[in-house]
Amino acid sequence: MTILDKILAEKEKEVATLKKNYRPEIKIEKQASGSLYRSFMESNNMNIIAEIKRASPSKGVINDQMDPSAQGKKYESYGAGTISVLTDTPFFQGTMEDLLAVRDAVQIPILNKDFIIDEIQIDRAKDYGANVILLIAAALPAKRIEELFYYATNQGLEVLLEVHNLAELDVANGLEVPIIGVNNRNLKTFEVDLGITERLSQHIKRTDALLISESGMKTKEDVERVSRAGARAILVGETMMRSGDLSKTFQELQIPL
Ligand SMILES: O=P(O)(O)OC[C@@H](O)[C@@H](O)c1c[nH]c2ccccc12
Repeated sequence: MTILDKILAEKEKEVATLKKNYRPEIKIEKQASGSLYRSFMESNNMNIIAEIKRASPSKGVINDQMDPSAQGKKYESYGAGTISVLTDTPFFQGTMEDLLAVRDAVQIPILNKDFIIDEIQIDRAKDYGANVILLIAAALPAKRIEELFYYATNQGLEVLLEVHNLAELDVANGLEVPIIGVNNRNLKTFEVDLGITERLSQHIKRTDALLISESGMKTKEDVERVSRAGARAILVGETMMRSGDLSKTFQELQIPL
């Protein structure tokens, strides 16, 4: 059983409970407006999605002292285009309350980072004020990805479809999704390789797709490398969460495009 299988098995249970108990008591008026796709396509600098990530199955605890609201405010003020909030609890120690705290603290779009397998998680993401959701091609059959993609889009949410290999990219190509995230980390082995962005970027069919390179970004050289492969955005978790000087980290990673 891979780690992804384990996460998905837990997620099934969580969703079963959610389906019984979820009442949309919280409904946030969306503070962020405008499209992530459009603003990232128009920007002249590398767009940064900075992540709130307390822990991960591959790294254990990364930073459990951080206050999501303060961290979110820093990300926004140093130039993040979007904030990703991990809300999976068993494996990443995140919560929907983290998302709510960040929503309250910032104006920019928020990506609800979780393992979405059911429409109810999309409803909840929207109720809590997320603007973008993640769908992971490795987690579901193509048909389910398609259904969830249209469900979210119809709710006015943008979708980041994450892929890691050619077969998964085929799903993205087939649906002609506008926002494609290439995860440099293999969710089954945790191996990180920026070459994944380089290799897959050549097979993206839609010429106006927004390519986001995810995971393993530490230095300016890393960003230059994925930029050369066509990425207009990077998703950065650990480097942000461990940074002692976020202003400097942003300056280094936000290279001109
Ligand atoms: O901490 P990193 O190496 O900068 O990675 C961030 C992000 O890409 C990673 O958290 C991630 C990418 N895809 C995911 C899917 C689920 C959970 C987490 C992820």
